[in-house]
Amino acid sequence: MKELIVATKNQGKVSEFRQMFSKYNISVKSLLDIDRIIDIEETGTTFEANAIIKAEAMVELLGLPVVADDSGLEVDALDGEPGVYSARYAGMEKDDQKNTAKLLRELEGKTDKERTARFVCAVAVARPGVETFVKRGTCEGKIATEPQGTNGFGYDPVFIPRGSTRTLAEHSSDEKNAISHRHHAIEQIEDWLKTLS
Ligand SMILES: O=c1[nH]c(=O)c2ncn([C@@H]3O[C@H](COP(=O)(O)OP(=O)(O)OP(=O)(O)O)[C@@H](O)[C@H]3O)c2[nH]1
Ligand SMILES: [Mg+2]
Repeated sequence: MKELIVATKNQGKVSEFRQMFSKYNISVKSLLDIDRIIDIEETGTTFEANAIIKAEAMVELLGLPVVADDSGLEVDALDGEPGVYSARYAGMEKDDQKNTAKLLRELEGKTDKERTARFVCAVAVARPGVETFVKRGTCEGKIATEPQGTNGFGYDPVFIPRGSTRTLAEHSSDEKNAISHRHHAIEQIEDWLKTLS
């Protein structure tokens, strides 16, 4: 089994990467397992830019190949917000419940048709001395009127993927990992993942 570093401190992302990389025979080490933890400032204005910043910062520190994920929710009625600020939507403490509550408040009174949204995930692959590449995956859906379900993380309890009547938090992890923005991004780095195992 080959080990790969995923530059994230988000336990929800770590679990999903673990599950999705296992089919390539790759085990995941995250920033939660590394002592030399640094705070990487996400100064980019796009998911791609932030994914590259996180991946390259860790390559610099460790001298090993690194994958990073920058993701978030784009809500059409809010002109694409919270977007790259999804984790910090209700404040710097990055509180999933507060973020979700703020989102529902902002959409109060909006009809079903006005609640369309998508999850976006940019996955960057960075290596010492080689040019970084980045791929994007999306998952279309709409925002529910109240939170439902306990699986997943972040905005999952209020996101209903297109074609479903349940929120992502009411999907099993296998179901989510078959349709998610993260799955669609990882799918696009599959050729590179296969070269590792
Ligand atoms: O319901 C959700 N299901 C998902 O599948 C998902 N993916 C991302 N998100 C939200 O978008 C922020 C990303 O921000 P983000 O990419 O900066 O990550 P983060 O700050 O949590 O960790 P790190 O990877 O930067 O260490 C996260 O905090 C979440 O609020 C999701 N919400
Ligand atoms: Mg972050």
